[in-house]
Amino acid sequence: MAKINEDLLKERKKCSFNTAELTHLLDGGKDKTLERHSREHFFLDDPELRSKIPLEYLSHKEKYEEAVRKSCILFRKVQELQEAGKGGIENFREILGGQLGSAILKDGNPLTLHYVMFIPTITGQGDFEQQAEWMHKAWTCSIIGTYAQTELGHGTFIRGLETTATYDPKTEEFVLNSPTLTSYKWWPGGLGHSANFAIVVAQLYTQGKCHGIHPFIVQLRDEETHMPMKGIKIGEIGCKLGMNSTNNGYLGFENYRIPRTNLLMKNNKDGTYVKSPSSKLTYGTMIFVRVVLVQDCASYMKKAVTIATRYSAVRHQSEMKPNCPEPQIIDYVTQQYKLFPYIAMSFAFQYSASWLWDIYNNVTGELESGQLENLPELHALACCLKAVGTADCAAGVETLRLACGGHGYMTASNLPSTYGLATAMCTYEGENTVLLLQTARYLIKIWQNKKNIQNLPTVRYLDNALFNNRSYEKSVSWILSALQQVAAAKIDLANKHINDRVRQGKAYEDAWNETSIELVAAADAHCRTFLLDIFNLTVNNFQSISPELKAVLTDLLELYAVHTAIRMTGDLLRFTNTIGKDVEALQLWLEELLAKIRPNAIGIVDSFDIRDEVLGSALGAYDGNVYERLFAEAQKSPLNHEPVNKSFGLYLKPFLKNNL
Ligand SMILES: CC(C)(COP(=O)(O)OP(=O)(O)OC[C@H]1O[C@@H](n2cnc3c(N)ncnc32)[C@H](O)[C@@H]1OP(=O)(O)O)[C@@H](O)C(=O)NCCC(=O)NCCSC(=O)CCCC(=O)O
Ligand SMILES: Cc1cc2nc3c(=O)[nH]c(=O)nc-3n(C[C@H](O)[C@H](O)[C@H](O)COP(=O)(O)OP(=O)(O)OC[C@H]3O[C@@H](n4cnc5c(N)ncnc54)[C@H](O)[C@@H]3O)c2cc1C
Repeated sequence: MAKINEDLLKERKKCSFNTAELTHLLDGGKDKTLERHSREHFFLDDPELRSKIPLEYLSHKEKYEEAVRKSCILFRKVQELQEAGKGGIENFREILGGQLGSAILKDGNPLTLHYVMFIPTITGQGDFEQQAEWMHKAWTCSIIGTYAQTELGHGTFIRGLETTATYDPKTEEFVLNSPTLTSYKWWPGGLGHSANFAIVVAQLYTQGKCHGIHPFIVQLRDEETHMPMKGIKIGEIGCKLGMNSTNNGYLGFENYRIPRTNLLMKNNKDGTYVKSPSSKLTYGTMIFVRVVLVQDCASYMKKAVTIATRYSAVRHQSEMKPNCPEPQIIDYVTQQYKLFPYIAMSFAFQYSASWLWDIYNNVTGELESGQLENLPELHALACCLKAVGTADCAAGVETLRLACGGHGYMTASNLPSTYGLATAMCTYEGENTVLLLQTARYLIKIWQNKKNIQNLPTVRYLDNALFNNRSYEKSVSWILSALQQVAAAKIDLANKHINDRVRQGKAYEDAWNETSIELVAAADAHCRTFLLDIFNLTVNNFQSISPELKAVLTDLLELYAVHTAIRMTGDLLRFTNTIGKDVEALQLWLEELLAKIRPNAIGIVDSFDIRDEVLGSALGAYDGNVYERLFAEAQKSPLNHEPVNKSFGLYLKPFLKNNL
């Protein structure tokens, strides 16, 4: 093993707790850590899953081809795990899109949608016979599917989708058409040249009547030749900010016929079209993906903060005191402020993601038996956690990139492509503002009718939060109650403004739109109370952990709370008893916490236990040999493979001569 950087050695000696204990706690037990290690070994130590040339130096086409090569190996290995009974759907997400997936396919996986949306939609929306027909083919990957919902003209407003599926009773088929340019499907991952099947969301017409959007299973390409089926127009949408190997595609239909039985019918009765008990059940796959995205937020944040924190311990810059050696940049308090809140945030998102996953499983279990009461609360929670999680994650990754100075700008830091993955999450699976407005819609309803509120765990606090008169205390409990008061006050105010506008004669929808900046802010505040509440509950509930670890987790919890409070200073002053002196006290508390966390910072990110292959970064490797790695990465540039490039003879030389 390479020599470990001296600074990192010193940092690791300073750590006050046992890093393995924290690793096991984060994984959910030592056995889970070992399981993860063996999964990582299984994938990352397979030489076939490595690329010879860094992806950045490949052409768009080569990137895609390399991604398909790796995806197929990855899928084959996933199947091996499945056969050995070692993988549930949550592991697949991690393997395909989370830390492990993004280590192997840095710029996205063209086949991910098969496991992430195609299979879950068949499970969630297909009836018994349909599952029997399709699940085996899908699980064994005899077919590869994607999820084609978004069109050129509509992504958010899915009721406005234009693709039509018209029932032909004579042949018992649906005829699919794309009547306009804007009705072309646009965006689905893997649709361009990878998938041969798709879930297509289209407006269902029978007897001249439109019954709204429904999911259909559609064959796109010949299973043998992979040629597009007759009546299918298909291609890739082109280069993007990031995720350039995901092969996002477009798709148009021209009188394309599919059997009647390809309409997914779990929520309908055998063949005869009957409207489902809730039209929102067709939106189920979107909830599922939003839930898993919150886990991805925690993963990407952990990865970025590990890179930036290790680099900050190794990097020395400037003179803090005259004639003293240049300090590690991690000793600058402004640098700590860029790093440590994101360490704390990784925990906040991991704990909330895990709660959300449990709630999701409970509610989907209830849906199976026709119980729908808890769906709105789940939907509201999933929407705001997805929105706040992805927004904080993308902003966090960018802050952490900036915290690495010039070297953070190198693709070799792996921060730019991590940002590409993180910022995409702000848009896909529901654009963030739109999702916060969905949460706001639920909150306003609850605010207007609090009758049942005590049975709703995520909003129960709204019952009396408005009337909190607690004066400042240096405690998480005070911050939580202050945030709850802020959220309640914002909901109350937004509700009042909607009502005022309606009273002035405005239509409710216009009043809503005019109040929507406040509504988004209210949903955001509500989400932040949930994140802090769950972090607090989780840390308080840890029973059998060492006092040293408990102390570190408490520091992180407090930092998360104080950082959130300071970001919301204006709201605290406006809506709670907080006064200027309290804000000053919060600021001093923040600085105290940064100092407390400083000696453990490397220990905490080490506990995330992210392998170098997953970090994929010259700046973040465990050994801290930053400069050696940057130099080695530069040697991989194809420009460095010859001392003089041909452009010299072609352009530069004649140009230099002309200037003589
Ligand atoms: C914005 C809305 C919610 C609007 O829908 P709408 O029918 O017009 O709704 P509305 O009239 O405003 O009524 C809302 C009503 O519908 C409920 N609702 C909305 N969504 C859900 C849900 N998922 N589950 C359960 N309930 C849901 C709301 O709570 C409202 O209920 P209410 O009327 O208040 O009782 C919806 O169209 C939507 O979700 N748009 C976002 C589209 C989206 O997420 N697309 C994802 C495409 S796939 C993708 O991006 C894959 C990337 C994956 C990857 O690469 O990994
Ligand atoms: C990388 C990537 C992968 C994707 N993969 C898939 C896929 O596999 N399958 C698939 O079907 N789709 C996919 N999508 C599409 C994605 O789901 C949509 O882009 C997303 O839902 C947003 O919709 P939009 O593009 O129509 O944005 P728009 O809705 O046009 O948003 C533009 C702006 O309008 C605002 N806006 C829109 N409606 C409202 C409103 N009601 N109130 C207030 N403001 C509003 C938004 O806030 C935003 O600021 C993918 C997208 C990306 C970027």
